[in-house]
Amino acid sequence: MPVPVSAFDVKPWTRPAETTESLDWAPLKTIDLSVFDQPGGKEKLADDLRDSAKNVGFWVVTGHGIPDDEVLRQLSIANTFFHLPLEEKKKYPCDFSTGDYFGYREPTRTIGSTNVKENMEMLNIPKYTTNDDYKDIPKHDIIKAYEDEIADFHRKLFENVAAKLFVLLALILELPEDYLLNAHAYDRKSEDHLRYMIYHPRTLEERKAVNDGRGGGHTDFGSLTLLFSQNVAGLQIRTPSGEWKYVKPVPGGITVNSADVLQFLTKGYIKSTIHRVVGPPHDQSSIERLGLLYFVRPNDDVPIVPVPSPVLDREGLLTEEDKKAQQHPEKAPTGYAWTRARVENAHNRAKLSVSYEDTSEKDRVFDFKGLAVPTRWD
Ligand SMILES: O=C(O)CCC(=O)C(=O)O
Ligand SMILES: [Fe+2]
Repeated sequence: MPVPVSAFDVKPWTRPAETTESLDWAPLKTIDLSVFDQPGGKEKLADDLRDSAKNVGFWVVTGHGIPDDEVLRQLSIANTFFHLPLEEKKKYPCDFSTGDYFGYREPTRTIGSTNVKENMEMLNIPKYTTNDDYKDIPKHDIIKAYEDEIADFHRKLFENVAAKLFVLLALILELPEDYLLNAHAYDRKSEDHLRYMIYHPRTLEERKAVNDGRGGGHTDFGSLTLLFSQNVAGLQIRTPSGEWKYVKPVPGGITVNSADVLQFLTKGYIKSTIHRVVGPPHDQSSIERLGLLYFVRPNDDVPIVPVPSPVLDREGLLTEEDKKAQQHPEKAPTGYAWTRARVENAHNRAKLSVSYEDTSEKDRVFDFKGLAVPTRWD
């Protein structure tokens, strides 16, 4: 039975002001997707994107055609959700024992040897495919109440942004244009999700005790992460020289990063860059940091083997073993197996580390059947 919308009063949420502090911002390239369909547009954009995908792992997308009022509407629903009673939010938790990331993640874990807990909550919403593959995943009443607009936004975000980026990345790799898109098709099953996220302010003492989030450096698990610009500073990326730089919000922009699976598929040609979220600057230290993201994962049945790209060949990135693996994709871990294992490894634990030193040797790298990523940085 549809849940009446009137049961939830979604008040319009507006963005807080940007910080006035001058932070060390990362110089990220902007990819204006509005020229994608013009003659020569894709080729130009692929040229624009090449260096960022290869050497930075982060860039900003504009011209995506998603009106800001739709973005603010999603953020308003998210904000309403996070301010519901905990009992309501806890009805459908993520099941980390099986690496299942769909549902609500409650901030229950402590950081290092402190008794300070995580300060972030999230809700991960699966795809609305034409086959309704995720219809049996239980959803909170507020999500059911606004399901039509959430579903429209979910698909639109994938089609307007992720799908086009997969075409550009395929062009960069000199693969057929639809090669990567086919491995991430919206209407096939995958662990993709739209994420509502909120970080709660911490006291200065708490910030000190947990190293202000500096131990939370990580790479993302899937293929691409789309992050709507939000004004509370805190997201930092680690540059190749090991410096941390802040990601600056771009009005109307979406910050995108490439993640582990694209790094595996391209033998490191596309980078999965380390990033973290630290405490906000002084003038934003008492405001909540609300976020809206989309995590693109490979389709469940996609074998994680290097793509047959002439670029990888020319760059000497493909070993004899890789070429053998390409001949026997049935032996490789699937997108589903990798994603579930990575989420289980990262989250099925009672404590989060506060720093690299605080992390045991075996926890510094996650290796799933030869797919290996470092897991901790600061
Ligand atoms: O909140 C952000 O700015 C980024 C969060 C993030 O890195 C993640 O959820 O993987
Ligand atoms: Fe991340």
